[in-house]
Amino acid sequence: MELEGCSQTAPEDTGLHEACGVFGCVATGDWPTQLDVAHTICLGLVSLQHRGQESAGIVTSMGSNDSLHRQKKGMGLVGNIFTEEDIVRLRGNIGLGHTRYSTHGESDTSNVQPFVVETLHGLTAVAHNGQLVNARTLKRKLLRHGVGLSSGSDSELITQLLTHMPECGEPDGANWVGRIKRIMHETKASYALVIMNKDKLYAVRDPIGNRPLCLGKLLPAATFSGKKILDDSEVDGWVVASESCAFGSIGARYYREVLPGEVVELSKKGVRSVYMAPKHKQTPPALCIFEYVYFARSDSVFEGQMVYMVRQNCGRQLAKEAPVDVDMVSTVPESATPAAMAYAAAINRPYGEVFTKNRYVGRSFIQPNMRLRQLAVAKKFGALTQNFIGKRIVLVDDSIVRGVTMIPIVKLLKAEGAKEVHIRIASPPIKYPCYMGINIPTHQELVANKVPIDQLADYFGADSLQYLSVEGLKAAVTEGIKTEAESGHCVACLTGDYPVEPDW
Ligand SMILES: O=P(O)(O)OC[C@H]1O[C@H](OP(=O)(O)OP(=O)(O)O)[C@H](O)[C@@H]1O
Ligand SMILES: NC(=O)CC[C@H](N)C(=O)O
Repeated sequence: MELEGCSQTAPEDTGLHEACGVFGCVATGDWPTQLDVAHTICLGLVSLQHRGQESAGIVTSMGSNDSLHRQKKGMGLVGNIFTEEDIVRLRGNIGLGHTRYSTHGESDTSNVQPFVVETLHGLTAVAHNGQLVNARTLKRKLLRHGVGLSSGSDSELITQLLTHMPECGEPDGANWVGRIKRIMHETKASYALVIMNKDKLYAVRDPIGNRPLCLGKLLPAATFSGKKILDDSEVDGWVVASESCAFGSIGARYYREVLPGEVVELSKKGVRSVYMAPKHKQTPPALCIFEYVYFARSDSVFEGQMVYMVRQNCGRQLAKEAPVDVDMVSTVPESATPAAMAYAAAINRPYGEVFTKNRYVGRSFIQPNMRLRQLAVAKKFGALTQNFIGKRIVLVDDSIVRGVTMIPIVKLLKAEGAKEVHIRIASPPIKYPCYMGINIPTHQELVANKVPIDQLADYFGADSLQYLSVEGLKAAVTEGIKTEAESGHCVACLTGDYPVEPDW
């Protein structure tokens, strides 16, 4: 029996999908806390909605030894799943949440996270962003050990691994660091995890740091009216999130990133690093470069730099590599907008909008099949005809995957009177599938493999088309890095050079 979604051939309808969002919160000070932990998690998940719009869940606990976990999970958007009554019922001192886009296992209720499982040391809940490169092997191993699985999700495999005692045993009681080390030993990528047991959360990033994860501190309400906090003992709580964009809406301040291979413990006493996996030359850090290009929200910070600034760098670099003489520069909203604006400034041409975007249509690729994705593109954009009629336009997008978006929008612009439409892409051609948490489809479905690059402009009905180079993208991403930790990026979807080989 194979793990669902584990086959080498991606299902017909997969596309470029968001990665999941994970979030955790622990209150400091006396428990029961006055802090509304469930509400904080819910707001955090709303800010991570762009990472997954399929299902979501929240699990909370009072954090005592025998405490029951309260949970609510459901299909759909965060705002539709959790009612005010749910939030009241989910009252707790500690908790975690997840918003999912499936990469492994069907999009159904059995795979909704967080997963909760009984262990020797009490109930344990797990939220996972990523995709295990060796899920198939791990699944066989667990089944051979008599572990029953109840879902098709690779995240359940991680949860079940946590129920195993570490090799060194547990003579002094629970050894969660030992249990997490065992996960790191069994699987190298890709996972950013939030794990809850009793009164503690563990934030874990895989040894190559493929998916992002960061820590924030919840500021006391008094700081909103100007009070300065003197030290960490004054914070209301600690939070962990896939992206720092989750912090603004909950009154939290960015603290730091969880480093590749690091395990951080969050408790009412604060945060402390409890383990750092030894570095291996063969597997240097490999943060997914597409987090910068497309997935992450522009106001998030990775490696000490804001995603928005990197997207601007991409636009500037693209202007150096592929300038064009036009009347105006525009964007395919919205991940591409910072790149388009920077491109315009660099070629010294006006930036203007050619589309208005329907704010109630989500990201196109979240749609479950090709027909709906095509309709999503049609629903998403309306032409601002009077802004571009008779003009030569260069349209900047962040990426082209299947080319679903580009064909109808070039057609629309031309039909509405654009004189010329040139395409510039602020990342290189995507030619290789991703096995680490992003549903980038098979080789054959990627338009850069279907049509020779020099014929793509014709294919889209455009006047010219050029991509950013791999070296250009790397330069744009590394230019503003401000971290003392070693950094590195996974560019496997662009070069086929995978940091960790999948086992199928
Ligand atoms: O070549 P394709 O297969 O069409 O995929 C690429 C397109 O998909 C994304 O848009 P999306 O609507 O998902 O997100 P955005 O609004 O954040 O740009 C991306 O920004 C490209 O426009
Ligand atoms: N996008 C993700 O990170 C998904 C997590 C996990 N692989 C799942 O499919 O549920």
